[in-house]
Amino acid sequence: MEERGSPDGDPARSLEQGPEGPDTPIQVVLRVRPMSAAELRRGEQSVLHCTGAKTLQVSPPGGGPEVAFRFGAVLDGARTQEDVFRACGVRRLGELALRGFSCTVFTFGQTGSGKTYTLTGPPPQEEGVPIPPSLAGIMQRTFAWLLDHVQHLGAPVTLRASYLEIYNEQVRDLLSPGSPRPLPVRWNKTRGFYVEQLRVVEFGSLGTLMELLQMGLSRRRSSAHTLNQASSRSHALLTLYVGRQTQVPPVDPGEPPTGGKLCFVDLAGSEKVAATGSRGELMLEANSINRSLLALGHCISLLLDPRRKQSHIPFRDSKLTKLLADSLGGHGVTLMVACVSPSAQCLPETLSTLRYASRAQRVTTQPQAPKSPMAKQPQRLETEIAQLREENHLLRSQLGRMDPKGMSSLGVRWDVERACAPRDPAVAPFPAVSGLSGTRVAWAQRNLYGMLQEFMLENERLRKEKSQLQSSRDLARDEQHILAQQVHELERRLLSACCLHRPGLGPAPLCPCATGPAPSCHALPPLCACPCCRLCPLCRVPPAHWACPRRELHLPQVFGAKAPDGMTLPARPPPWAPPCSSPGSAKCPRERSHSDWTQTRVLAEILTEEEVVPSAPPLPMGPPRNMSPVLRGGAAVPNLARRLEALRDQISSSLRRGRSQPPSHEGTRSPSRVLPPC
Ligand SMILES: Nc1ncnc2c1ncn2[C@@H]1O[C@H](COP(=O)(O)OP(=O)(O)OP(=O)(O)O)[C@@H](O)[C@H]1O
Repeated sequence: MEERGSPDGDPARSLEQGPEGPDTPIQVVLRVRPMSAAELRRGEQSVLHCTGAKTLQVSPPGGGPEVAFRFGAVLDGARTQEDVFRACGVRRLGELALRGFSCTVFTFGQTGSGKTYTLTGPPPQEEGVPIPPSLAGIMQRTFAWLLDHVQHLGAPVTLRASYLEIYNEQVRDLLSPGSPRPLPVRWNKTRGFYVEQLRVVEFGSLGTLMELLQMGLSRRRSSAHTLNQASSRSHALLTLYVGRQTQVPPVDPGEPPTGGKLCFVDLAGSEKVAATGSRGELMLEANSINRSLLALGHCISLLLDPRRKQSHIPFRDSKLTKLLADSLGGHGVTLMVACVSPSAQCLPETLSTLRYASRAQRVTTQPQAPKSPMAKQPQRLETEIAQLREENHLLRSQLGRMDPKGMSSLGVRWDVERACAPRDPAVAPFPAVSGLSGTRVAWAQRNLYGMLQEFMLENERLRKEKSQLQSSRDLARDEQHILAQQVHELERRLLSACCLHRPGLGPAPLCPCATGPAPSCHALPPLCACPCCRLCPLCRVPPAHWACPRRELHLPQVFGAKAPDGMTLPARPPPWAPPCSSPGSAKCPRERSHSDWTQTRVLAEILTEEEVVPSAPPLPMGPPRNMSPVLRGGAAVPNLARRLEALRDQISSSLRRGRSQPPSHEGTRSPSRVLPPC
């Protein structure tokens, strides 16, 4: 007799010992259901014989070769629900979940083989009528045990539950109100595969949990076919999340809830469409079920091949394999209950289930409890302390360079004393990391985090202010530019008017328009179409450029060798000189500066013998620190506007004076003829 074997050992006992090695095989329990009334009516023969606590013998009808299978436990049709619960060692799984392990119990087998019965008992006879306690399945029994156990633990435990089904390759929440809608399955490094937006309900009593179970069972898709009057058409996963509360706050708000979980998976049964007589929707459902079970079988086959274990396992092939990935090939502890029918009619599917289960029990996982926040704390604190120490060092060196008055004027309100306080060895926050006491760690966290938060807020505020200042500055620059152009024009006219009518300056040279055409190299824009206006307003000759080699001669032509009041006039282009086409070249007039504007003012005052309202200088490079952006931007513009107004007044008065004075020389044109009409 051929025997397909399993690793020796009672599943209950091996689970009692706990997952201790790096590789823990999936535990498999085989349950053979009794012959159903219909099978007995049809006179079908039983082909399965339990020959021991762990062995099953298959005797094909017609005298074919017998095959024996060995599993962690083999339970015949006479075993009660309580027997099955005990043999499966599910209590041990509950304890492991409380220790932080991720545990899974899943039932597997042909349609009508008793999977749902094993997990949740028979379907209720009537709506709202509970099943007798003796028929309660593994799930109800585990719930009762867990809630009782938790009460006696003496430490607070948070219990939550979710319940979903995979129907036609769509994940649907069985606990969310309203009609079920498909939910996405996502993956991330910390959580692995998970269902997004799945409702997780906290519960505190067995009654509430039972209600959740009933709610899910009633919403789960089921239909009748030839082999089962209440056949589940979806895979259902009920997960209990068991969290032990600790005093340590969560490390990261985005982190998944710590603690263990216990997941019950009731797989839909594989079925031969010809045998079940499924048509239409039933057939579509059957195809989807078979496809996902095939993907599961494929993953199991790959997982138990030692050469391929490290290679790619196609868990992504179906929603079912995604959600069982951790239970099959990850860090979970897994129990599989394979269910079979003893009938000879079901033998091909039974053999298929037995082979499947036989393979599954050779798959190993590497159970690992997630590190509790308590366990993570020392390592996390050490890293944080090292970072804080570095930051503190940096902050201290910055503090040393900073002027406290300057800091307070900037609105930085953090406490320098507090920052420096740790220098006191009694409360030194940064001794050797390993020697940190809880108080010191708390001090470091409270103070340095507070300071850093203040810095971040301050930075944010300064960033905003900077952006306001920049836009305000740009606005002011634009307005200043426009006004400055107007001011330049008026200044030019003012100077022209004044130099032509200032007594004692000698005769202005004859306008070249009387002698010949003005050279085209004159730098100033014409005031009007008259060629006279293309002349330099100071020297009345057509200079090529304010940067031309003859420019030194221009002012002496007006003022003599020295300017009035002994003022030396530098030979540099005036503020209105046109920009150079090649900046940086030797001939290029430098950028207009504040002193240029002052010079203009002095020049105008010399010429007009009146006080000239200062022209708006260029904005200083660094804005005054204590001035708000609005004020700063607004101050330059009214200044220029005032300046413009003053120049207009001066020009008018100058013109009036010019008209009232007789020309000092014959041949000099009257100003009214020289100056363009404004
Ligand atoms: N051990 C058992 N003792 C008595 N009746 C059982 C047992 N196992 C199953 N049954 C009965 O067999 C029928 C089919 O069982 P069940 O619905 O659990 O099968 P299933 O494997 O879940 O089927 P499907 O995959 O189609 O959902 C039910 O009427 C159930 O009550």
